[in-house]
Amino acid sequence: MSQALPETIPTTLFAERADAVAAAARELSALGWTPATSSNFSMRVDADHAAITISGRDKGRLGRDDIMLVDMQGKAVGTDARPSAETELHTQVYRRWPQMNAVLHTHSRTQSVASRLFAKAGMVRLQGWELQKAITGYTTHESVLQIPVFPNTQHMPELVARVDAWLDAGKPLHAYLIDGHGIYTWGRDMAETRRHLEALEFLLGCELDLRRLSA
Ligand SMILES: CSCCC(=O)C(=O)COP(=O)(O)O
Ligand SMILES: [Zn+2]
Repeated sequence: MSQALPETIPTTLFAERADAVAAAARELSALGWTPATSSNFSMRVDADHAAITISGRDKGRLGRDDIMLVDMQGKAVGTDARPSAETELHTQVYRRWPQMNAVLHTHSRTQSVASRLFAKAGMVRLQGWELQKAITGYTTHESVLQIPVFPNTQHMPELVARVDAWLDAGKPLHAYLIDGHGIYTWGRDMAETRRHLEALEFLLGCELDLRRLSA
């Protein structure tokens, strides 16, 4: 492994996080949610560092050596490898919420189509679905779960600013779509983050089906 670690991070800790990130990537890839090297995945390592996928790798074939360390500004630490092109979106989550420890970003067909369909409205409004309760803090199907759709850009600071603006307006945020691109979601651990991602994939699929059936 060409990853050098700061003295404060035990090798076993980084290896554990890297293995968890790589395993999640392989499993989500097996579902067909990471086509053509797309998607990126990370876990917090400590207050100042995260383990994230190296840019451009086939997410269905990741191992420990495909994961690298970054600081909370998204800069590589202890390696010449290039972190995900979207690293700033991950470190934003870790900076804003100290209790969040995993971030998943995928490009499933359902997520991609939904992002285009709802881009004009600027959000997907979910209500009436029992599976909303899979999102932490939601206890009834009657509540409204808003998933914003932000315009796509290759300039990450622009997306970071849109997320900040949404949060600074006091709106709850558990996930967001990027138009024509995919979804980001996060959680306190990998299991919670996986649950959020699976629930959102299911709910977006239901919304798309409803529109197809009522067309
Ligand atoms: C070929 S996918 C385009 C980039 C992208 O959206 C993505 O999720 C993967 O980028 P990364 O740099 O993390 O491999
Ligand atoms: Zn992406």
